[in-house]
Amino acid sequence: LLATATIHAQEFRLQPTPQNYTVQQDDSISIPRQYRLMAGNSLNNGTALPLLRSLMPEEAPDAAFRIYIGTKGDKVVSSYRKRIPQKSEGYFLKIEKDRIIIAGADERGTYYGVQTLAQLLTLDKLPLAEVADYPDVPYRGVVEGFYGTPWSQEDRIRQLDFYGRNKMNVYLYGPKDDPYHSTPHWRKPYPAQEAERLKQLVDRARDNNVIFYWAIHPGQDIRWNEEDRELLLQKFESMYQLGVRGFAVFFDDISGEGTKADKQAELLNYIDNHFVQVKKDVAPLVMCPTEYNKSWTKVEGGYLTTLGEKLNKDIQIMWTGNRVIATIDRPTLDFINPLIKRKAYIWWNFPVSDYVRDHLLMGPVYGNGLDIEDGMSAFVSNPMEHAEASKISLYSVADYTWNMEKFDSDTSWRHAIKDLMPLHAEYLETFAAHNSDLGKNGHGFRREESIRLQPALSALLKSYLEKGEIDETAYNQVDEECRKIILSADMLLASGNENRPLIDEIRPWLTQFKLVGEYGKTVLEMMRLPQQEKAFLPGHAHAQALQTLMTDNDARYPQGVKSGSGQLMPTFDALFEASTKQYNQRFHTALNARAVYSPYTLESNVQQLALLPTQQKGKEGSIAPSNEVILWQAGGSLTLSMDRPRVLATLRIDLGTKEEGYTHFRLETSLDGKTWRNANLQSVWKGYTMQKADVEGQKVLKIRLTNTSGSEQKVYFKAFRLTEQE
Ligand SMILES: CCCCCN1[C@H](CO)[C@@H](O)[C@@H](O)[C@@H]1CC(=O)NC
Repeated sequence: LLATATIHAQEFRLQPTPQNYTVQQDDSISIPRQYRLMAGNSLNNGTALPLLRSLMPEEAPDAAFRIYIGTKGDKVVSSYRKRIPQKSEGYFLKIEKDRIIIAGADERGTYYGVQTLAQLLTLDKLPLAEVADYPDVPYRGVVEGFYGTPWSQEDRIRQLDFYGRNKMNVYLYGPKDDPYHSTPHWRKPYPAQEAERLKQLVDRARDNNVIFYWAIHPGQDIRWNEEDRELLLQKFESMYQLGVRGFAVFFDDISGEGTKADKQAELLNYIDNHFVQVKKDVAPLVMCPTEYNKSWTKVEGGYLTTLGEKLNKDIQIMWTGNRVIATIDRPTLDFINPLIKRKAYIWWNFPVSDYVRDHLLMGPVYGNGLDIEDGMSAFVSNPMEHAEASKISLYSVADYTWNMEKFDSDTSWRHAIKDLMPLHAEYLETFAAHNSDLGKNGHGFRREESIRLQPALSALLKSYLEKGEIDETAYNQVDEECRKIILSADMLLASGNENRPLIDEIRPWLTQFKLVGEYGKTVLEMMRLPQQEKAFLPGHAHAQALQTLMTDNDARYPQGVKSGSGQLMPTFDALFEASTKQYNQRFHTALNARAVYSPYTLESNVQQLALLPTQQKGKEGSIAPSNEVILWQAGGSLTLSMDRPRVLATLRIDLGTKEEGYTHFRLETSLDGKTWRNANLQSVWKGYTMQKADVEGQKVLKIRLTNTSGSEQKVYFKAFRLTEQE
């Protein structure tokens, strides 16, 4: 334990990085066992004092050591008034030989001063430190806004404690798949049990000085009338009764009537004037526009300018950047802020992975501008459905938004990992380094992966492919990393209670990660043996067995489980194929030389569909769904091609539209890619949007879906699934 404490002291950093932090290097004090508390009255119903008491339990009126804690204006800290930063949520913290002073610009600032003290108390001696600190971005935190399994109650409790420790002050509750947040039950109050759980969360948020925003997502079926307006306000009132003091209205990912800017503005101003302003203790209203990113905006259409002109000035408008998934820079803000006539409330779609659910996004937070803190009113992250795993990114988002200039992506990432699993940090770092890229996806958003190993991987592959030689240095580096991968996977799987919730979330990916390490080792051995007629075979067979194990994913993860997909797997697959081809040429054999095999390829001139990956599992084939509204241009088509003619059993398509929507499309099949025949669609269930095609028993080489309506169609791409006959 002493060793760990020493390492901790050496690598210690305050999180998030303070604006000003000085330490008297040559001096420190032992942590006082008792102290006399001098507290300002302003803190009585706040959460700074309870936190302080939880950290330093021994209050004694006659103790020599004193703690002065208060907010600007409190007498107990009046002599430090000038030291308090004149910034919202700012604080001054000073540790002297016989006292500690914590003076906040406001209650939350004082609370943050105590959070900083909490971190200093993890050292075995208290440094004589002075901190004058405040946040760059006013609102910092998380929007639980993803598709998929909403976080559990325990997930959220742990998240809120994490936000308190990391000085995040916003949590927006908006899980797309909560039926009481969105269609169909947004008009109804929560059932008693759910209401009670939400109340618990609101209370926990308060303990952590986090503003709990409850968001409503009414746009898919809202009617612009008095009845729905009143129902919405009643729902907000019921949430207010639960203790909610922050409200949001999301109009994202909808189509139809609900997308009208002037109607949205009218409703939001009404809510602002008749609810938010009336209540007086409610945070400024937040709204998410339908056009929430530049690629979906038609400026001349006037949607954003209408909101900018009509919305009350204190209503915040969210923005995801130049695309749905994008990093935020100065040009991004220079585009949006003038249009909406206020600073954008950034909704950052990272590390959300609901469109690449087979991947974990464990890499560093990078790519956002470091000079843009004055251009945004907020920066909130939309995370993964894996709450604990998202904390690597969220730790860095907290760091980035608190002190933007001093943000260092890699340092923050390494400390985020240490914060999550201090005793297994090196293993978690190995895992995280190789599980950061998203793979091909509809948004074209990618991340770096296996950064440190990339030179060795490409050197090894290049020399082998071009000269059939082995670059020994690179070989040894890759071999050593495979050993670390296998070790890390086992150490994390066996890490017991250090962070069980995290391991429970990522277990399928850890198992997959170990297979990737073993596959790498096996392929490296194969590289040495393509001239050995006998010795090559067991390795080749083992590699194929590992390939099978890596694709036969856990049934609970129908979307699959990918690990090391950015750099490791493409390299290992290429080395597998090259060594097997070498062997086949040498011994005139026909060993299988294809590592990853998919019989289906997708082509499309509909930009948002072109990049969607295809999947095959046994007799099932599919095109990955997309969460977004697809702008399907007139005449645009999508073609799924087989590697050879195959006999179909079923084909199901779901464009998120009812029957009449499908009349705009034509579905055809072809056996030669030249002559096509129509396949008509019919509803699978009355009133639902899933359709089935009558292709039973048809032998096809290609399937094509075309927008024949003569005009652009807005649809969802929710399913495109086929099964082949046995
Ligand atoms: C891709 C378009 C629809 C979804 C876009 N993003 C996320 C990424 O998938 C998803 O979590 C969804 O909630 C969110 C919508 C959004 O970005 N609103 C501002």
